[in-house]
Amino acid sequence: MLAVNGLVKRFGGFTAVNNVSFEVEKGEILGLIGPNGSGKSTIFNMLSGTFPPSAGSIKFDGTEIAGLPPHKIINRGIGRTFQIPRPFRRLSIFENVALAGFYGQGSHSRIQAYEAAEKALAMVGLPTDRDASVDGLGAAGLKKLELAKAIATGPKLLLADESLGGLDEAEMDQAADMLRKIRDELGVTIIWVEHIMGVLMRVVDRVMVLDHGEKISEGLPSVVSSDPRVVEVYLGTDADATQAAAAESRRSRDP
Ligand SMILES: Nc1ncnc2c1ncn2[C@@H]1O[C@H](COP(=O)(O)OP(=O)(O)OP(=O)(O)O)[C@@H](O)[C@H]1O
Repeated sequence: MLAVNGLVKRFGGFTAVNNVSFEVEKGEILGLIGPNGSGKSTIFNMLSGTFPPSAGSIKFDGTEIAGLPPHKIINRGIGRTFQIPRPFRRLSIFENVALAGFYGQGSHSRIQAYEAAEKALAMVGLPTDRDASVDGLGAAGLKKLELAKAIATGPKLLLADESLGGLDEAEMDQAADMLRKIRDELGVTIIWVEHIMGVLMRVVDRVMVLDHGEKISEGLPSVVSSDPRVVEVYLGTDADATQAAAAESRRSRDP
């Protein structure tokens, strides 16, 4: 579904992403991890058209999309969530999601946007009435709103950027299960950038690890979490917890 080849992003003389290649299969959840500043968001920004790559190719369903503006990329079926939710506070929850649907589906049909909003809100478990206010939403609610907005754009591929920051443990598990539900019930392929690795390792099919803008490891969670390069640069003291989560993921897959 997605084939990324030799992706590079330079900011002046600094190379934030250096020759990264990877593929994502339809229906897969790929986890993208790496220390702060390793280039994860920069990759998302290039995939979603926020800025063009300095070099490299991004093929989505066989068509080159590198350098297209965000609205064209959304209309082709790549949706994203942002690390920091910034809803329109003067609009209701429903209106925020309908607006995303109106923009993302590219059809400019109010009816279609409303239908997309209703479906997306029901999916994430937020109220579907027209007037519910954004103001009452806590961290978990705002993350759900962010997801609903992305779903309402009708994505084939969802780029989920650090959806768990600010959540407690139960909320994190719920949010991770929700991503799996979005994949299972809507057939949406997902790339998930996340810092909280135990939860990520439980849900993803495959993991890719970045360090200093370069891909240093890729594969099944169980294999990647015991890759010495990964343990050295990233997991550190978190390694035991991550390996335990990967083992649990293995058990739940092969009972
Ligand atoms: N617009 C920009 N201009 C200059 N440098 C940038 C810009 N965006 C990102 N960078 C730099 O590129 C590097 C990669 O940043 P990026 O945000 O992609 O990392 P990340 O892995 O997403 O980090 P985090 O986990 O902290 O979100 C960092 O050193 C960052 O300072």
